[in-house]
Amino acid sequence: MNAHNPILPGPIAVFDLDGTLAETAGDLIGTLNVILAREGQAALPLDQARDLLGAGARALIQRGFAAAGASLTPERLEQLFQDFLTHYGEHLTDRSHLFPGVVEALDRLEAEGFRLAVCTNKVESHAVALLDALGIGDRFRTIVGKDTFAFSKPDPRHITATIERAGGDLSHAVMVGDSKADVAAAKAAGIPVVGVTFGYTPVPMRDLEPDAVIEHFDALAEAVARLVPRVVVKPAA
Ligand SMILES: O=C(O)COP(=O)(O)O
Ligand SMILES: [Mg+2]
Repeated sequence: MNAHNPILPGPIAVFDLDGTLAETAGDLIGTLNVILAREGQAALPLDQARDLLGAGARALIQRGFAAAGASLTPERLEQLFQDFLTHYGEHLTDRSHLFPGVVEALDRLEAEGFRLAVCTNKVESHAVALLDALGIGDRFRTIVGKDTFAFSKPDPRHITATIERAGGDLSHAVMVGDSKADVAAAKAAGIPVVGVTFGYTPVPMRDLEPDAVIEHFDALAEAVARLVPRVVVKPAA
């Protein structure tokens, strides 16, 4: 039963996607390597390249070319970005899967009255298609991508606009993410943030100083309960 005040919208949990809900590095870096190969560059090893993720596909291509020591004009970057989107859109779930415990953690939060939303730096259409293919797309009130608004993480408005679109309340919200962009955006939005340790970040998650750190989704509901204030319903006088 929902223990929250039915007059208020109830609490909301906003999730990052890549490296938080799903292990997607294999398909993202696989696509990057296809693009690099077309440009005559050697493939980047997955364990080295996964930390290039977090700021979206355009940034991934820029970072990938920099890591390969290759130059890239702004015009070429835009062409390769379109090529990336086409290829990646056809390989969303070749090697991608949900992290262990995601479905159970979403079940638990929903049972406690939480609305769920996604705020990702993937393009919106890919985020929706990926979450649908992974079987959890319909769990979210809204799925917001990098191209949904004119701003994106680490800009705090990406998170606040997601909460607004989901009909949530900023004072009863929590962000769950794996990267510096997630922690920075949540802090700037004034929302507590749970950092996961199994995603993509060149800096250890604990060093980014989120409000809580989890190593497995089993620990999410308790971390969230400590961070999001309960709405106390005063009995009628
Ligand atoms: O894939 C990326 O670079 C970013 O995606 P995320 O915001 O869901 O982590
Ligand atoms: Mg991420």
